[in-house]
Amino acid sequence: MPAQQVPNDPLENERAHLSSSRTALRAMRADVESLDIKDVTANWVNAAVLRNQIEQRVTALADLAHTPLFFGRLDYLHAPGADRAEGAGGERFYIGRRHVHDADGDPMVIDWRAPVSQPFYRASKKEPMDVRMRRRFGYTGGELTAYEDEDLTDAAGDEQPGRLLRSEIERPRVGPMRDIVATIQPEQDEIVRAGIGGTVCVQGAPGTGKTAVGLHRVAYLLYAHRERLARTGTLVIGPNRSFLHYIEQVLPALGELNVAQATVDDLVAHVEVRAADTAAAAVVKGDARMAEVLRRALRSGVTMPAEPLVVVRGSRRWRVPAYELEEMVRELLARDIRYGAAREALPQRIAHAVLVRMEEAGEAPDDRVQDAVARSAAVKAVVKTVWPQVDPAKLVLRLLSDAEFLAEHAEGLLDAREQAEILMPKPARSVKSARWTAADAVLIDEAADLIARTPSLGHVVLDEAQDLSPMQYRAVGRRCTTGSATVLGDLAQGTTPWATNSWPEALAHLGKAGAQIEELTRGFRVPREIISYASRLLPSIAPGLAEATSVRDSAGSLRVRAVEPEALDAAVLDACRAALAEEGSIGLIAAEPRIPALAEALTAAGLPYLSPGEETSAESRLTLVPATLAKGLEYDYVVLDEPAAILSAEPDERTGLRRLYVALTRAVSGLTVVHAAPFPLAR
Ligand SMILES: Nc1ncnc2c1ncn2[C@@H]1O[C@H](COP(=O)(O)OP(=O)(O)OP(=O)(O)O)[C@@H](O)[C@H]1O
Repeated sequence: MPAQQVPNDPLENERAHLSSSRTALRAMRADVESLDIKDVTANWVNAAVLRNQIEQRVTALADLAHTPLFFGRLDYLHAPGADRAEGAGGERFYIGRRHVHDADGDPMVIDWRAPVSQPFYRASKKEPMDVRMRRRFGYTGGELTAYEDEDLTDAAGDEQPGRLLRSEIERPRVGPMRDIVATIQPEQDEIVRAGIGGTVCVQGAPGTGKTAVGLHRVAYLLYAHRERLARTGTLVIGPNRSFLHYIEQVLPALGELNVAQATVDDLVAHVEVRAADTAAAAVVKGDARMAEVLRRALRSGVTMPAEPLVVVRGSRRWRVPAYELEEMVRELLARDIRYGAAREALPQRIAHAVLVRMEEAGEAPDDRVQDAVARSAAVKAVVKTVWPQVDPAKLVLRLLSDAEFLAEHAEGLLDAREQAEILMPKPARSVKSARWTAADAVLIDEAADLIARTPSLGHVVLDEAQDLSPMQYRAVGRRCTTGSATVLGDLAQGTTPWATNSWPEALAHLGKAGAQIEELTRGFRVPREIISYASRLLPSIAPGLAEATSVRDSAGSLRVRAVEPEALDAAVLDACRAALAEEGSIGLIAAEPRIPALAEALTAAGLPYLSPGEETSAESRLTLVPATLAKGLEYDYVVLDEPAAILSAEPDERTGLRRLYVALTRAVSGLTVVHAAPFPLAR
């Protein structure tokens, strides 16, 4: 609907449209709130479900004070075809986070995910997509204060991003991650709107928007395939709690409240993890060969029947010879079905054999007789010995604590050194008392899936995917066997001993070998000077990867200060104070072993600080971040403490340099490196 006309003042027109859109949104919300469900619900369960849906709809229709109702406008040359137009009939569309319509049902704001909104992200002067003009709006504290137009019909004009777009991208950050819906770039939009059927893998340098793209893709898929995904579910997997906390506001801000978030450890939490593996042990446990070891070990519990089965019914005895039982067992073993499913099928097979005999003897047994035979004590006893029930944790415990059992099933797969590596130092007596590690839990998950199929979700987003072991990829993969995935990562940021060196390999472990691989190289976080400084590490940590470019060229963003060892802490505090004088969030990143000393120094200096995952606010803007938790996070200003200590806290040089690369690429506006030991890059 066109804005109310106020001649010659376009900004006033736009404000008028904003205010009437707000009124319309309020009316939509009031409509939902006033729904009377008494007459339409037959029972209390339906009523509860419906009430819950209504509550969610009301929440989704909230007019959030700090998120403008629309951020852009498209003026089409022609009315888009009725088939793709959410708002057919008009040729001007306001693009926002959610759909708003007036009392007649005419659209006032179009959801950014609707097909008609797509040119807002993709149209260019070269390919205007029938758009005459794209307008972006600028807001100050919820007030519409500016706009900026691009005339897409002028093919000769220059394509530089405008001032509003630049300032939106470069806005300082405080608090958790925010959505980028107003400024998604064309190369990002292609990934966001990729079809639900295929898995997409994104390799991207630090700050190229991988996480942002993954989250917006979830929101897009939920819009385009709402019913399907409501049934099957969606899940975002991140590296740790503080990361999940950092991103958890993005989807709700986009109106999506039903997306689960978890770490890989959460997914496989079958046992309590109370110990840590050595790197060498974890590498072996995370290797895909372990899947075959587990499969063999599980199936080794199946034994061939030595005795015939005798079932007594009334006055008659029915006998199935051992060789016939063995045939059934072999046939089930040869079939590609889960251990548990085969175990359930076996009694019915045996009962069927008994029934055949009854029929041959002239009886006319029906299905109920077959069921009764299948449940008879004699058949149960055969199944119990031949195809025993297996507890996945007990199976893994036995493999890891019984050298002979392991050797038998790892034969030809793991060599003697590898077997010795994964055996528990002190064999545990029970699943409860075992000192399980994170990698053990993944093995248990694999075993559990060999026994009973893990339910699959509709779509899984896997962030920081480079750090997963092959066995972890398998654990994630089985949660999207019938769905698709978005895999996000950066090979240069792999800091686990098992980090992947190749996406095709990782995708094969995930069970999505055919996935499309995209690369993002335009950086939105790290200023040019800092990213090129950090990129000097690339040849050592990930040869072959392209250096990222940057949309930010804030000069003076990098400072490197060399100090005497005794002056290190004081210099770090100085750098923190200087950063606190600026606007935005501050991350003091340091090697794990340096954290206690720095915590003490900050407290003594009267500088309050937060832990990663705690929300920054205007009053509390400094976070003390162990380098091991910095991945995926960002701060306006970063103070990096003693890089050499970050290196020496890691088991090997490559991991150390990669950890340093991660730490160097967290800053949005400025980075100060303070070092007493020689700086690793200088060598
Ligand atoms: N199109 C965009 N417009 C505005 N900001 C953007 C855009 N794309 C990314 N950003 C911002 O850039 C920053 C980095 O994005 P993000 O964290 O998604 O990058 P990443 O590739 O996942 O980085 P890392 O490899 O460090 O995890 C975020 O603040 C994000 O909001």
